[in-house]
Amino acid sequence: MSDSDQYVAKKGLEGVVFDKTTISHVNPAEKSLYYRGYPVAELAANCSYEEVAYVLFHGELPNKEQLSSFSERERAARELSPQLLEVLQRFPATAHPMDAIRTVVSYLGMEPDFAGVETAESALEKGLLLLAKVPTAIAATQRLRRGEKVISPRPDLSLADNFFHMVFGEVPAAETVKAFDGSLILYAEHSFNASTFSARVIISTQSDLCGAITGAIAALKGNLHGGANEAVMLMLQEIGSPERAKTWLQEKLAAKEKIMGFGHRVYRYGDSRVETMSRFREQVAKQYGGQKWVDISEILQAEMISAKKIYPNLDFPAGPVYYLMGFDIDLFTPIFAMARMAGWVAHVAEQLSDNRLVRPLAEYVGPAPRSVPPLSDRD
Ligand SMILES: CC(=O)SCCNC(=O)CCNC(=O)[C@H](O)C(C)(C)COP(=O)(O)OP(=O)(O)OC[C@H]1O[C@@H](n2cnc3c(N)ncnc32)[C@H](O)[C@@H]1OP(=O)(O)O
Ligand SMILES: O=C([O-])CC(=O)C(=O)O
Repeated sequence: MSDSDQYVAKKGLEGVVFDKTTISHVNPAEKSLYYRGYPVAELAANCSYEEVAYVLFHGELPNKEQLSSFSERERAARELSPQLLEVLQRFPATAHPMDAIRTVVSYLGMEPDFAGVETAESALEKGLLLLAKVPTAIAATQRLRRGEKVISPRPDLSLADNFFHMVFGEVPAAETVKAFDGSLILYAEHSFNASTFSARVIISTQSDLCGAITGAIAALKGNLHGGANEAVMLMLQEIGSPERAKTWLQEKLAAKEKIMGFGHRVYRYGDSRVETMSRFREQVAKQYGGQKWVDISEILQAEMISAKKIYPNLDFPAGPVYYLMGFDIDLFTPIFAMARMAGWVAHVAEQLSDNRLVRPLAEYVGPAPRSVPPLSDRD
């Protein structure tokens, strides 16, 4: 028996422990999630996204001075270079914003601020620049596609306030911004999910931060991962009314279709973040008159659990939250990406701090060895 006969494939790497991490702990049995030991619901209730990005980057929550220096650096880096702004304006009008920001991050990798060999330290330095610049690029894509002028960032505003300012030209009520900021915290990190794993694989070859994040954005885009928050809203719109929800779902399940925003590779009995995000959904539904979306969502959720024992994931309540706040549907996954930037950067730095090339094996199931026939002998 040869070595390779012992290789048995684990489809989707299900159940495979790829490495150690100190960044976050997903505990499906307890239905809990901790960033650096802190329960995520507590972070969402008590901290700003900037504080959470800091703890993900550095391992400890910042004190006042540390937070103000971190925020100052983030606020000072929000502007895009005139060259990048020009490139962004030339993207096809039909481009999906996820493709646009994937290209923006790839472009940033060629700018002087991102040059040089990557180390854990340089990844955190440059990661702060990405945290600052990517929201600016996302906001610009919505405005350009709406035929509006791009709005420059304001350094006197928090990251969440400034995002609303850049997308809409105004900052909404404090409770709306708090819900948005909380949603960014819930989205900020989730262990070795597909996009984070992609970033770690890329950086493990001694590539660079922007390359790793470009790959992560590409992985996040798919409907089985981050793309689901957009798919959820399109599904709710297709259903249209609470009266149709149950029949719609039964038909889809009978046709063996996947229902977007439900199921999870790790959480089998519910996603730890859904309760907090559902509270944001109820809050913004009251503020903006969107009770219909809550009603449809609740019917789908109850039916999915009773018919299939499959629970909603974070993308399920997130879709209507962003919709009610006024964001275009194709901005939802880019918002997930700007939030996840903190986690991705922390993972790139962690991988670099104790790197080993990621290179799994394959179970070969192709033809047995054979000789190459001359072209004239082939059918
Ligand atoms: C923030 C995030 O990225 S969370 C994930 C967001 N993605 C989605 O919401 C997309 C919809 N969900 C899914 O496609 C899946 O649940 C995944 C990809 C997230 C996880 O999938 P896996 O761990 O591979 O589970 P798998 O696809 O094997 O499903 C197991 C069973 O549950 C069923 N199932 C899982 N999710 C769903 C769903 N959303 N709708 C209907 N059935 C489902 C499968 O059909 C399968 O049934 P079967 O055993 O009868 O064939
Ligand atoms: O962990 C996963 O597989 C997907 C997920 O919920 C996330 O990335 O937030």
